[in-house]
Amino acid sequence: MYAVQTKHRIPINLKQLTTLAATMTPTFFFEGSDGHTLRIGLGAVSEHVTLPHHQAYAEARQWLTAVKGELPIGTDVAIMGGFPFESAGLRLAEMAEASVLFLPQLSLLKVGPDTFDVTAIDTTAGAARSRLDQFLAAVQATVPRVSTRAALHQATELKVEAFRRGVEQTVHRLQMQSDLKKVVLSRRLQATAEQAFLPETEWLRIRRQNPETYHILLKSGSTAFLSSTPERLLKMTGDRFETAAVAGTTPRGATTDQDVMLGRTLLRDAKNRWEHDLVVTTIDSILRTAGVVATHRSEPILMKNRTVQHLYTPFSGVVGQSVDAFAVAGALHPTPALGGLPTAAALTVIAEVEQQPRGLFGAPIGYVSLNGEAEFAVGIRSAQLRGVSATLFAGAGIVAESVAENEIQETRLKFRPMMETLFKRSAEQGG
Ligand SMILES: C=C(O[C@H]1C=CC=C(C(=O)O)[C@@H]1O)C(=O)O
Repeated sequence: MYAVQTKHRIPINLKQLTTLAATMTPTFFFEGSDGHTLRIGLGAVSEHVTLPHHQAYAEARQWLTAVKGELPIGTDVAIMGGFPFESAGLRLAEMAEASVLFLPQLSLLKVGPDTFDVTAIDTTAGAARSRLDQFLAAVQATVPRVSTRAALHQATELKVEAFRRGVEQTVHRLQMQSDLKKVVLSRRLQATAEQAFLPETEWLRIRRQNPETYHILLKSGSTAFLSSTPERLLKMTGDRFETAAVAGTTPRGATTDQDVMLGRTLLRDAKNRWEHDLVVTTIDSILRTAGVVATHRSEPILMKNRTVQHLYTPFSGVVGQSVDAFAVAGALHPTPALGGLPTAAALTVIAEVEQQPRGLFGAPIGYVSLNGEAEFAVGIRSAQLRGVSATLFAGAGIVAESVAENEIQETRLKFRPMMETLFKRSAEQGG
């Protein structure tokens, strides 16, 4: 059995906290786009590797049940982390990085502006109390790191021509195979900094730079996955359920008028509407099968991010007590915003074209609390950080009408916010 100690409504400075967290692993930072939800986990009491197979979600549920059995009844903490994008057809040795869920030694739940309920878990009540007290004293004593963006050493968009060929071949298949409707293909950008990244500091920066998105960091060992995703996979609070279709993209305009014009054109564009509607109808049918009663608007609206705007259809509804967040996440992932349609056929094309597992890119990342609250986002607009190296990911939905050059431009725009977070602008690099 574990023992648990909580202190309520503790003011904590996030700069001090992130500086201290840089010395700990694993760490997890998850902030919702509403600005209210912020959960942080530091250190692991128990860790579960999420494997790339179909039982991954059922295994995670079993692990959570076992964890719950080791905690005093009524403990309100969450397990946190991610699942790999792939759920089949991958040997463990092929995984880029192991994906993990963990029960944190220290859990922080935001309850007000810079104010948290802080919970420590350890083997005895005395150990949990001293873990909590020592941590709070250490945060107070921490001198916040002065954060400067790294200078860019070099950046290369990887295999651009292979991506172009992949899109062209996929368009051909989509035109010839009437059962294949959509495939989401992705590519990578490899960048190196003049100094090693501090993932927690980068997390602070994505918050400042992209307030309208999620802000997520999952650091495990020497690698960290950072995501400023606009895409929710699911949120369950009490009996309330939310998800969203985010698919169909155009750039932001240079002026307000141009921005509005581009948005209006996107809303009317047949190719993007088709791309989007496939996601909406698929989510709708998965939710029905999973026993979630959810409704959505009949027409998409616009979601505006830093460099792109998307077609966006939020879903909301209710879930019964018996509906399990892992089961719904596993059923929804990958939606045709990240996989394609039909899912299995699209995943086969993705594996053939991309030739490399996606790992946490496009994967479910989030938390499930012991009292049943849960939230998973989709790990896009993201980068894997290791030392001085950053691998950025960007994908785009391919349908029969897609043009390869446009998809290259769209993915380039999707890299940009993360590049601007991680690196000084060239003008700033001067000296
Ligand atoms: C796969 C990505 O975006 C997805 C989410 C929104 C719009 C998309 C699109 O328009 O293609 C993609 O489906 C990504 O940003 O890497």
